Amino acid sequence: MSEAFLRIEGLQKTHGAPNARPTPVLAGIDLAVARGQIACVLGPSGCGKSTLLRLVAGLESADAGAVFVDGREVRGPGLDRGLVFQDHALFPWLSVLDNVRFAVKARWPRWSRERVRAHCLRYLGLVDLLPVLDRRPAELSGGMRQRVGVARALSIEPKVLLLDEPFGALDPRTRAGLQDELLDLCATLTQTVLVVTHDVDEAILLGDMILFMRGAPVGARAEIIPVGLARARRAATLHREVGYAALRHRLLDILLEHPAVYGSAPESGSARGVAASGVDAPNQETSHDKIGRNGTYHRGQAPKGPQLQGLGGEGGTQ
Ligand SMILES: Nc1ncnc2c1ncn2[C@@H]1O[C@H](COP(=O)(O)OP(=O)(O)OP(=O)(O)O)[C@@H](O)[C@H]1O
Repeated sequence: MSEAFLRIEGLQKTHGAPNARPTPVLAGIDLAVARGQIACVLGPSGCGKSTLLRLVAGLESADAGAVFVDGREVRGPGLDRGLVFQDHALFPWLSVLDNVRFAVKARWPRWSRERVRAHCLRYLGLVDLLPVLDRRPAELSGGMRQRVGVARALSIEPKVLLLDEPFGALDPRTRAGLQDELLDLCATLTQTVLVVTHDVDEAILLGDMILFMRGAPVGARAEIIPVGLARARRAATLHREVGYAALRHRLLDILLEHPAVYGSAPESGSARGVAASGVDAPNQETSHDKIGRNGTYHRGQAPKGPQLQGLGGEGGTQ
């Protein structure tokens, strides 16, 4: 792999209010992502995926360890990282164009009106939103709102794009379309990306690598699993990729061994209490596949339905 563009070194974090018992969450996370690569963060509910993303975003500080973007240590929020979070952060009173314009003006305050507009149109065009420039978020479908969020995050030309369960609330067809669009955009822009997801298929589809966080026992190290499938994959044909089923089984097996950290343990032979793919499981074991433990195949519950959005704040890596 070429030199890491996003580097996470020994990241540790314990949550805790003054009068509450401390909650150790991250106990030494390491990750190296090259420029243009996509890393997905997967793991049972409560294992610390969003905490990791917030640390990379600079929205929280670590107890130990460090995050580097393009060689500079992250010390706070910055416009070198574009955020697309679960909850909507579009300004409801602004049009599609103005939501993106707001970000571009913050990023390049000296740009002329014309230059800002042209830049916004470029990114809104990349996500096919030119026909709805004047609409407000309430007048858009969920998928369109998420496209605005992606366009807004990308419009500031971040070094790293951070997505927290970006497509979880969408129907499978819209979700698949947006996943493919994201893959195309990242390839076009050589965009480095960190994606938190509950969805095994999404992790395999998008990721060059998967950071699997076990969550329990506390202090267990995260595992980095290379995806290793052909890069030009698409959501609709992922299940036909050689090696897909074996990797999916492996990930589901690990997930099923690691229940939600603060949820109930899974019952024997059941997927209850674990995060797993919300996409229908395929039934396509091939000669390449390894069947899961006991020869069984488990299907997880659909992930909770998040939404998306967000934009990096002021500041920067230092
Ligand atoms: N600000 C906070 N203060 C105290 N505890 C927190 C805080 N933020 C998160 N936690 C706890 O840290 C643990 C990890 O939370 P986090 O949201 O990072 O997990 P997650 O893997 O993203 O979960 P999910 O998949 O359910 O979204 C949880 O037990 C959570 O309750």
